[in-house]
Amino acid sequence: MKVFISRAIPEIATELMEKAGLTVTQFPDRRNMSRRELIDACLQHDALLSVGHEHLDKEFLEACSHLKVISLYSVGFDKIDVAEATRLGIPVGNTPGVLSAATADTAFLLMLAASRKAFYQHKKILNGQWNYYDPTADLGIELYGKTIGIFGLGKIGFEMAKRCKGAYDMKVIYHNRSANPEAERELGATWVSFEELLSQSDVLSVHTALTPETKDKFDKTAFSKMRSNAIFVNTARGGIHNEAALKDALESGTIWGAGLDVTNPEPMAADNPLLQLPNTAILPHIGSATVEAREGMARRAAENVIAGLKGDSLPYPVNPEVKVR
Ligand SMILES: NC(=O)C1=CN([C@@H]2O[C@H](COP(=O)(O)OP(=O)(O)OC[C@H]3O[C@@H](n4cnc5c(N)ncnc54)[C@H](O)[C@@H]3O)[C@@H](O)[C@H]2O)C=CC1
Ligand SMILES: O=C(O)C(=O)CO
Repeated sequence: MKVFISRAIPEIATELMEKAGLTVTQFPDRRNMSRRELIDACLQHDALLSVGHEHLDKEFLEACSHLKVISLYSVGFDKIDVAEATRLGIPVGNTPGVLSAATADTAFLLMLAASRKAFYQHKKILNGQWNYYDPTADLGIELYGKTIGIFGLGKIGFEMAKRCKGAYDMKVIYHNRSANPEAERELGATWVSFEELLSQSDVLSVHTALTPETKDKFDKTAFSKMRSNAIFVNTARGGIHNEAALKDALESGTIWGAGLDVTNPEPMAADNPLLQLPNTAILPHIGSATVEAREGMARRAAENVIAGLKGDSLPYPVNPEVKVR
């Protein structure tokens, strides 16, 4: 059986799949494949291990409905039309858990960087504007003992809350579709309504999936209900906040700062005005970019392919209701 990997990932994935008797082809370039290139490659393979930002939409899935498994090299599955894959009987897998710590570290880093205007200060050094002692210039704010609000307390949200509680003794509140007893027990976290999350958080960190329900959830109205000292952090997906509304909220002082690992669109244009604001810290979607996380993801993605092509249930399924063919 033949597997196609759409961009280079850690070697361990190929090693595991070849050990399982599969023939593996990897797209040699680092660029995203075009739609045509991807379909043509998939038509010659039994499984796709999808790495780039290709949109696996209805048109793609119908053209490649022969695939026995689609294994995503990510936790997020917003780039694939899961309902359509399910309708066509294609099992889809993802890579949960192994990147939770790395992504939470990124959220924590962005929170701190925004609180101290760190990226802005760094830019000033590069521009020859070293800040000689001025007791009132570009002050940051402190976070110890403040309130962290988590929107979407799943695996990554839990890790972020754990860091905030452990390092800064922050009070943890969260809004989720259902209560998280483990976080309540271990972190003293309290479930609050979305409105309460907005009005009570000193730092509000987003960790839900991007879905029709969460798209543009942080819009002008939401930002207007947040505290003027609040820092907004998003390491989940750029589509969950409305960029124009965020820019207005930062420029008008409606909120204090923002840390983003994700933007909409990606890549963010180099001349995007958000990059110039003193109170933003922006990274190019590096949440899971550690040696450890990327290797764990490669293993999980390979395990999904191997199971699917053997006719077993995927160990990390996105649509477990689909019977493996
Ligand atoms: N920046 C990066 O590199 C990375 C970003 N991500 C993003 O982080 C997201 C979360 O990942 P995990 O924590 O592993 O997922 P998870 O499934 O463990 O947690 C998501 C949580 O959000 C909750 N949720 C979903 N919809 C909601 C809604 N409408 N309102 C309130 N809560 C809602 C779920 O109940 C769940 O508890 C992924 O979907 C992905 O988009 C994931 C990994 C790396
Ligand atoms: O896993 C994901 O969803 C990412 O965004 C990158 O690892």
